Amino acid sequence: MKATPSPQQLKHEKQLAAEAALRWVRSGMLLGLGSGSTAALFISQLGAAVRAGQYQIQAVATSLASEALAREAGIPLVEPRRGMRLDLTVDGADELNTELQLVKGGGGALLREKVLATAADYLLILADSTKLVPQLGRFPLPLEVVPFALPWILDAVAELEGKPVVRMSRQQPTEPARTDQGNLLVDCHFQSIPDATSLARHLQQIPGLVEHGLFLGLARAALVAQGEQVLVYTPGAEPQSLPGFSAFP
Ligand SMILES: O=C[C@H](O)[C@H](O)[C@H](O)COP(=O)(O)O
Repeated sequence: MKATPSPQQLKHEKQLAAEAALRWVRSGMLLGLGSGSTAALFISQLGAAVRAGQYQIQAVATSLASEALAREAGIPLVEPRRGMRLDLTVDGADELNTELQLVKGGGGALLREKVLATAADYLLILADSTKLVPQLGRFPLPLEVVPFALPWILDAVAELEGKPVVRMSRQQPTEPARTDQGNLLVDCHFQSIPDATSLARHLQQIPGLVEHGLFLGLARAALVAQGEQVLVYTPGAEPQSLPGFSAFP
């Protein structure tokens, strides 16, 4: 059995993936900035490169937390506007498979993440070696839900056989967690998701469910760090080592 990487090894892998992602960035790009610990490492490296004059870029962030990090890192931010297309969105994931189907939202930012993944011409995912799984579902699938609809959503998810758990706030454990939009989060324990497309279709039909954390057909590439190596996964293809990869945006 493969040994579980230590927290230091995981941080190192995230750092390697974040560093590698800079190869996708070009001056003049409008970028989407993801959320979570891996995306945060990318934001800080991108900020350093921007401050060093390496790139002139603008960005939109997928969460208030990432917006604050980007501002601190010196990355110029713009507001969403009509007709806006992003050249590249760089984000993390809670789970991914080799088809580049993703589970996202462990940090609660899935709604804005999906907006910026969809508004981007190229979604690049950064992951440490623990995120790549043969089948999605080990990580509970997050949902963002309108508070009024919560009881019915819990019933509907239970019918789909995904044990629903309302996420609680880390700061105030007796209160439910709130998203940047003021909505609630429900984590659905499916154990395994053999057909993500069908599950997504069912979830989309539940009223009051604002967004689910399945990201299907959105990622163009994923950088998965394993030890000292970074592999580039593209949907349905064999992984390539980074030095040989040439299909940048
Ligand atoms: O809502 C959070 C996002 O989907 C993150 O991208 C995801 O949880 C991965 O986060 P991390 O890089 O901290 O593992």
